[in-house]
Amino acid sequence: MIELTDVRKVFPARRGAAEVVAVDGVSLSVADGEFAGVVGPSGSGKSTLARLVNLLERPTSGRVVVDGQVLTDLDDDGVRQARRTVGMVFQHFNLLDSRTAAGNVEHPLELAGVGRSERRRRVADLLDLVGLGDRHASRPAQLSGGQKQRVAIARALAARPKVLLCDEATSALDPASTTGVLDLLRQVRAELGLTVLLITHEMAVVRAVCDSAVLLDRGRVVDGGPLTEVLTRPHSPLAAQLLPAPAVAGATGDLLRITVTESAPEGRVLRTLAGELGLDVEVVGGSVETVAGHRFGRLLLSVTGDDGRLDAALQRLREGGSLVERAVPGDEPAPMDAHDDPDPAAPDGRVVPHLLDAPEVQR
Ligand SMILES: Nc1ncnc2c1ncn2[C@@H]1O[C@H](COP(=O)(O)OP(=O)(O)OP(=O)(O)O)[C@@H](O)[C@H]1O
Repeated sequence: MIELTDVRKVFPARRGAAEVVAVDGVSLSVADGEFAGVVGPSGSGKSTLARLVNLLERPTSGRVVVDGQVLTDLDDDGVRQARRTVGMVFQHFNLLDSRTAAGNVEHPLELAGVGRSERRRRVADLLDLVGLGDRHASRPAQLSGGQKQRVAIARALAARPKVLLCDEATSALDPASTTGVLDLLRQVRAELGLTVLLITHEMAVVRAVCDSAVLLDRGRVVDGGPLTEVLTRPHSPLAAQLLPAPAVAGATGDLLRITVTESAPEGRVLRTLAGELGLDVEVVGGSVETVAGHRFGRLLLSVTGDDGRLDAALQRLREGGSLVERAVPGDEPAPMDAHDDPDPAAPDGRVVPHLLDAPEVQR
């Protein structure tokens, strides 16, 4: 279990640059065994948040509880001990080049004072678990990116943590290795009962493995929850990132944006519009995906019929449990990393992305 309460991290002013409020009053709760994602644009505070969970960074204020232990109440020695309950996996693996795969996995066990024969046994089990039972003697330079990340995951699991933090763990990998590493993370979560907090800018990763997610913007949580709830929440900025609405530009006719769910599938929507109401319907764009084990989608439909029939259609679909709205050009939220205008208020010309400036999510 991870519980953050009103956590703030302010990096002090340095060399003429103003102080940076990297995390600004975040409260967050991740249950035992949950796979939670943290998403947000570059600079929104995701990595800092991960480092606050295992106190690699001490919060400026607020409370951090992991596995029932209040980490923010501990002194530095206590934190070093408690950090063993939290494994961490990084984007660039951070393996020791001079050591073999087995030597890398063994390293944290040596530091923890585990005896030699016990170390050897655990290393063998861990390398088997991550599918590298035949690569004990390989050095990082002899391994692919996906294999290096498997070694890093085995190393993170060596001290038998309760919580695994993954900071962009698949961002340096090709699609096939990404799928393999995500499958492995899901497998170890299930087999070891881990709680996983996964920092990523890749929505496909969240869709593939997470039960829940929060969206950070400028150090604050602006949206979040179980994905099955988020995706059916009207005007959710996180849902807009997870399943972007199809673009309206160039489409003609009256446009409807439909959120497809298992209880309101696209087949029923189309039957209602075309079959029951006799409207001309064309699918302009969209996609249907499996998210958190459930089927969700966003479709943009062009519907032709007089205004009265369109209003009747909207009402009928809503009565049937569909999330549906009229779509107009320009109402799609910007994709997450598309902000490239430097913020005029940023003291050092940094790019500060403003998700909330997207029209659909203006509050
Ligand atoms: N050690 C530090 N000292 C000063 N400022 C920092 C430090 N670490 C992070 N920051 C600043 O805190 C803000 C949040 O950074 P952070 O790396 O947590 O964001 P992020 O969402 O992980 O970004 P990215 O996706 O680009 O990795 C940024 O403005 C960053 O410049």
